[in-house]
Amino acid sequence: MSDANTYLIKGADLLGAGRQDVLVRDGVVAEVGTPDAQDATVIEADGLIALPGLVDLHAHLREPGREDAETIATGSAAAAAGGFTAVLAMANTSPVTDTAEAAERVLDLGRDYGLVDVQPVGAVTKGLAGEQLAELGLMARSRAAVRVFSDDGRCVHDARLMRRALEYVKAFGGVVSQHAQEPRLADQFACCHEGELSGRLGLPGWPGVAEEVIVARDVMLARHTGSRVHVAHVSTAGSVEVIRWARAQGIAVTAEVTPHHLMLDTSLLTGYDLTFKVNPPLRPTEDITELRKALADGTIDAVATDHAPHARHDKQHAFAEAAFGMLGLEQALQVVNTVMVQPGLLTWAQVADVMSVTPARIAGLDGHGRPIAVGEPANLTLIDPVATVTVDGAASHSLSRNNPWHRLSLTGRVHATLLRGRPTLLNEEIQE
Ligand SMILES: NC(=O)N[C@@H](CC(=O)O)C(=O)O
Ligand SMILES: [Zn+2]
Ligand SMILES: [Zn+2]
Repeated sequence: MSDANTYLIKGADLLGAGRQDVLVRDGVVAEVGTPDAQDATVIEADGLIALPGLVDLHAHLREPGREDAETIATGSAAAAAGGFTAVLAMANTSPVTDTAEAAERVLDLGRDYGLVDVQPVGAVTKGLAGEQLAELGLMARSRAAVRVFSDDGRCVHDARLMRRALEYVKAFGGVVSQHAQEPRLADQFACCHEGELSGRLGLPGWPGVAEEVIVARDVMLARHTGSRVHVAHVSTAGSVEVIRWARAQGIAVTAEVTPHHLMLDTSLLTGYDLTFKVNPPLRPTEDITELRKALADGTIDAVATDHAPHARHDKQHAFAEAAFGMLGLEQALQVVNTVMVQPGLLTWAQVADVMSVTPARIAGLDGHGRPIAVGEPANLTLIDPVATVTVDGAASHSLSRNNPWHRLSLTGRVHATLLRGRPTLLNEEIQE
């Protein structure tokens, strides 16, 4: 008889510790080595790498308000399929997550589905309107214990408001995640990296400097307030330069890069395919090269998906009017493997850092991003690092189909995900 709460993961590569068997019982890692467990359900992990469960600092799950694009249930399934055990759900829902009650509702919906820990991000300003601070303290003290605040989708462009938000969150160890886009330099219609291509395609340009001036301002505000700022979806070499300088000064800045900004370049807009319309826009290859280097040398701390599902009818517009954003949860680890690990830019231990350990630390998430060691919560991901996969966007768990990797060939396959000892994905199947 096998006990439903006991799993024996056989022969996984535990990175530093080499190939080991891992016994998981009652939600925690009970033994590592050669445990003997007759009652366990065996998970064969020969040739697979075990990583701590992935943590996504930046996803749009669309519930409440846009359940036609994604729900917390479908987004959770996409997350588990991608190897994630925790996801931060952005606040730009309808209504906006700008109160304690709204944050608790998101948390509870995540718990109801139970496939991934859904941790709400709180809005910085009421209704994302950029005018008055939201209930930051109440959200922090709520059951949801919100620590990450963001108006993502919009930039907190008022410097005085940004300063006050940083001062406020400092009191409880919070962080402001900034969507860096100076609206006077890149307005709501800006949608293509400003350059020769935007001119040729006749699309409104989104120059890198619109991101960089906000990053520069915000690191100075972080220095002035002694508070923490996090830069969402860094997309340019210039932003990397600023962050590198700021870190060298000891300023408390962290940064994330998305899988798409690590792999896809601005030339994909040539066919006006709306799947590739995203904020900030896809950049030239020179920027991509610098982003990869910055992730490898630690200047960029984390990979975050910015999973941004959109219903078909929101993408079917003239280019300048269509919605910004693309999917990311299901392919993130494969993309990082393909563009960072396989070319030798990152080791798997570093992948564990940038996709689990560090994001959990930035978000203040207990129980995630922990080593696979006895007594730790059994949050882990098993990946086949060498399998070659042709992505089929139609097979996605997401409700939306704006998958930029559709038909592309990527290396690696997520085999299983365990959340507190329970498989949420096994043999590539979601375990409801
Ligand atoms: N990234 C995007 O292009 N879109 C995001 C908002 C955002 O991350 O800025 C969305 O909510 O759709
Ligand atoms: Zn954003
Ligand atoms: Zn976003």
